[in-house]
Amino acid sequence: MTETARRSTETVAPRRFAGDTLVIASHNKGKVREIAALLGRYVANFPSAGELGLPEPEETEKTFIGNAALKALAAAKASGLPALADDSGLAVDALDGAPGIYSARWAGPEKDFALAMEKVRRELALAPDRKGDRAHFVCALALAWPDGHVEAVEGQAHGTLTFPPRGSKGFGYDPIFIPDGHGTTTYAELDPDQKHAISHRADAFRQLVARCFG
Ligand SMILES: O=P(O)(O)OP(=O)(O)OP(=O)(O)OC[C@H]1O[C@@H](n2cnc3c(O)ncnc32)[C@H](O)[C@@H]1O
Ligand SMILES: [Mg+2]
Repeated sequence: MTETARRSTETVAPRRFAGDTLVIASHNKGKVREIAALLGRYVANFPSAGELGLPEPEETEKTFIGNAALKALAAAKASGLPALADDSGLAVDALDGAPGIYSARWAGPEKDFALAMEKVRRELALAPDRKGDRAHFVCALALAWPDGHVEAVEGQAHGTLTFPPRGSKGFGYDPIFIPDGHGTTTYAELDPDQKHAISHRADAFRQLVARCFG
């Protein structure tokens, strides 16, 4: 049997996290806040990449998982500690999944999400046919160790878009996203605990915890 064939037929057990310190490999304060809340039950210390002064790597991959792995590996290698990265974004059906992995880049160098949300509204108005206002958030989480091992999962949350933006509790694109099953309430109008019960990030966390924690 060739090496490739052998690898594809073997079931490799996931590596579990052991230890008390896990670096949160993100420079986005909104994400760091949510990850800390979701992780608090499993890990004692979770310094963020920003707090540790780690560089922000360029996101050169073409998938959420690829970019999450790239960020987690960069932080794990730079810190010598296991690191958790999140690559996420908003995928709009009528825009063929845009802004997707470019969600942060649509906000420009000033990270202006009023601008990014207006761009979504404009592009949606220009979209061919009326393909509707369906969208979903994606969150890929990658847990990497300094030796190069990576465990990765991907979560989603589906809903519709609304304009103008409403609410001030979340971050990023939260004010234009209405999650399914919550009437007309946007992500940014939900309390953090309510968002954590249903979000794409919480969905990814449930999978990661089952694989690597507890
Ligand atoms: O790469 P890091 O340092 O983690 O921070 P970032 O802001 O650049 O993060 P991403 O590259 O993953 O880009 C994802 C963008 O999608 C947006 N986004 C992700 N999750 C979101 C959520 O739960 N609510 C609203 N917007 C979200 C958010 O504004 C991010 O800027
Ligand atoms: Mg980023």
